Amino acid sequence: MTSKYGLLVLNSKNVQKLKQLLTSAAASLSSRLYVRLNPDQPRSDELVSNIYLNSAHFCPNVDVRLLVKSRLPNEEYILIGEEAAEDLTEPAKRYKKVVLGGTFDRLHNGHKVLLNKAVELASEDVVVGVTEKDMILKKSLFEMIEPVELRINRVVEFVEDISGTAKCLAEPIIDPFGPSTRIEDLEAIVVSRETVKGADAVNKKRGEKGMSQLDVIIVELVEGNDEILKETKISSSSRRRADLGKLLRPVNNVPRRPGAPYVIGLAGGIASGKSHIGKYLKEKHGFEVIDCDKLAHTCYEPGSALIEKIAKHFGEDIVIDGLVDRKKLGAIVFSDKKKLRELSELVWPEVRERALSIAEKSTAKVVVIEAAALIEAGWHKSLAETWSVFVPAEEAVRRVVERDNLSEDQAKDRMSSQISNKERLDASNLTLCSLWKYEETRAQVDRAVEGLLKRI
Ligand SMILES: CC(C)(COP(=O)(O)OP(=O)(O)OC[C@H]1O[C@@H](n2cnc3c(N)ncnc32)[C@H](O)[C@@H]1O)[C@@H](O)C(=O)NCCC(=O)NCCS
Ligand SMILES: Nc1ncnc2c1ncn2[C@@H]1O[C@H](COP(=O)(O)OP(=O)(O)OP(=O)(O)O)[C@@H](O)[C@H]1O
Repeated sequence: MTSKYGLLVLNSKNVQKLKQLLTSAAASLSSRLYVRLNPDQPRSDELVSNIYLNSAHFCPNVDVRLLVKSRLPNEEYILIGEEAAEDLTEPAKRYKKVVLGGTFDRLHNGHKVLLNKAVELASEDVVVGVTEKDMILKKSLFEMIEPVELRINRVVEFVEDISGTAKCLAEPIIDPFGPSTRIEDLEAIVVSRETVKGADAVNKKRGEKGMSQLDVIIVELVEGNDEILKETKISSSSRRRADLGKLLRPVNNVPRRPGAPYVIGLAGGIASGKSHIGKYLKEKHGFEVIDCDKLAHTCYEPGSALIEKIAKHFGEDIVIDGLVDRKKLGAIVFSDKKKLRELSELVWPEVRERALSIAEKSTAKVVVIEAAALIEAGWHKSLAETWSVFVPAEEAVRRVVERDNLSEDQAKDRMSSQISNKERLDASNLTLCSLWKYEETRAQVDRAVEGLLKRI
């Protein structure tokens, strides 16, 4: 039987059995484990790191929180291990106000070590700057970073939950300084070994502004391992990567007649890997994949309703002997984004109708509608779910230059008529990234299919 919350009380004896206790927490808890140190077990930086590092290994799905306060958690909890909590006095704090900064995406155990340190030291305020906008654009898989409000709320909730008295004042930052060079009476800054230089920069700027110097408190990095991203510490990027191929937003509740296939969308910018993924879904998983790029060409057949609409909109001379003069039409739309949009608005409904009619007749269990502009066209709103594949813009440009023999500027121009990766991801239920080896792309797809087959 599992409970939501647990409490593990560590003393000088059972601390030796930490791994075993965390494994038992993983088996009996669905949400959160509070850890508290009894008076005979002194708190050291090494122990704090050890608790979080081992938590990442032995109970990775449990939100572990080392309490600094003397009070016990408010939630109803079960005891992990046999040790009961003894009375504690509130620990003495060295500073009133402590500052720290970070992105804090998918708050992980490395972040928690840092936040725990700040709470351990501050009696009044833990001031936190949380990066946004330009500050996050260079991070790997930045498009998947959670919204800043969510990251702020999570940090505040964590800090205030483990802290007895200190308040958490968190705000978005768009430079590496934020409140650290604005609030006069801060006393210390908490950083990790990798961000010490940032703390030095803060002190330099405070010095220039005539403000007091902050004590720099350094915590060691909590190790982790991600061979694909070549990370040797627990990191948010690695957590974002682990989210590829997982359902990140609930699916739409689209009515389906019994026996009808489950229809999903596959969107992605130019050279993002859609065709490769579509082919794999068809060959390995037996899904029916409708390539809307190809389908769009069939809409230009002589006598089709679309040709009439195009002639009406772009002029009768666009149609010669019942056929669209593609060269002429191309010259009009590729030099004018507004005209391209107008053409798309004529073509998309036709393609959609044909795609849905093919899907309706399919005997496959799952039908995939593969379309670059699926989200621009708004189809994702009426499909059960939409998957998006992306690569960073620089990689897409590199691929287009290589594959289509275009100049960099031409490649960028093609991309500019499409929405950004971020916009596409935000409108999708599941994300894939084809930046690494083909096996990695396929592993993400396999993960996505496994989840899909469980929910349909
Ligand atoms: C510019 C800053 C804020 C950007 O943060 P960053 O994008 O690196 O945030 P991220 O969420 O990745 O990490 C947040 C903090 O946790 C630390 N951290 C990350 N992973 C781990 C880990 N595995 N173990 C221990 N600490 C970790 C980081 O080193 C960083 O100090 C930061 O790097 C920095 O320079 N900090 C020092 C100056 C500062 O705090 N400025 C803002 C004050 S409001
Ligand atoms: N790991 C990978 N997974 C998928 N594609 C990759 C990978 N690495 C490189 N590529 C390359 O990316 C390019 C684009 O792939 P693909 O043709 O599947 O994209 P697409 O989204 O269908 O493109 P477009 O919409 O422009 O036709 C191909 O040249 C492919 O070989």
